[in-house]
Amino acid sequence: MSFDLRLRRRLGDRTIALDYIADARLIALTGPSGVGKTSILNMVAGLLAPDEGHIRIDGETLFDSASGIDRPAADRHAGYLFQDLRLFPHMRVDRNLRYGRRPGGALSEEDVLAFLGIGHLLHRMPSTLSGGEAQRVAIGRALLSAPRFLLMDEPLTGVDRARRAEILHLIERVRDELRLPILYVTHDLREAERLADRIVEMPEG
Ligand SMILES: Nc1ncnc2c1ncn2[C@@H]1O[C@H](COP(=O)(O)OP(=O)(O)OP(=O)(O)O)[C@@H](O)[C@H]1O
Repeated sequence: MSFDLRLRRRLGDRTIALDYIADARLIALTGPSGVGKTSILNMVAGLLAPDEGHIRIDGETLFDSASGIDRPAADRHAGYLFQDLRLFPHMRVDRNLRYGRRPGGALSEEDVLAFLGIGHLLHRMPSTLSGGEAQRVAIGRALLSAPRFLLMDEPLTGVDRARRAEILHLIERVRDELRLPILYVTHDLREAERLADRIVEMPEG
């Protein structure tokens, strides 16, 4: 699994930049608040246009300013776990999971429910879920979108200490058993050291 990311984008009075090539299952992006970690994920997902650079994951070019390639977000097949989860509050868990579902993924809905242990939550509304349960549902929604790679933005935010180990273990299983390349944002170095093959400290721009 390979990542080749060379990105530059001016945002307000900052320049957000990353230049990194690695063979890795999971790359952790770390750095202080405001350095541009989420913006990098948004660029890889196709939600924010870089000013210049390229994005290649597993040899596939998603963006390349030099050759005019800019695949639309829907065509990049990212499974994006947003920092604020973005579960739809008016939909039960089962409808949240089905939102954005695509055929062709490695996992069936039954597989995902069993893998994440969320089968008993299907009829609950998001407001009734604990932080850890909501996180597992959001991971499930990302997995059901038949992703080619995963973007995870601070997935342990809002998860209490007791459930952190559980979610960390699940992310390790996603990394090892599903073998999807993962770009993972965290400001917690211990979390990065536990999960990542490579850790990238984002420079202040
Ligand atoms: N649309 C925008 N216009 C101007 N500046 C922006 C815009 N979006 C983000 N920024 C700025 O760009 C910088 C990077 O933001 P980003 O959310 O990517 O940082 P981050 O490293 O993920 O931060 P955190 O760890 O706090 O989530 C911040 O200084 C932010 O204020």
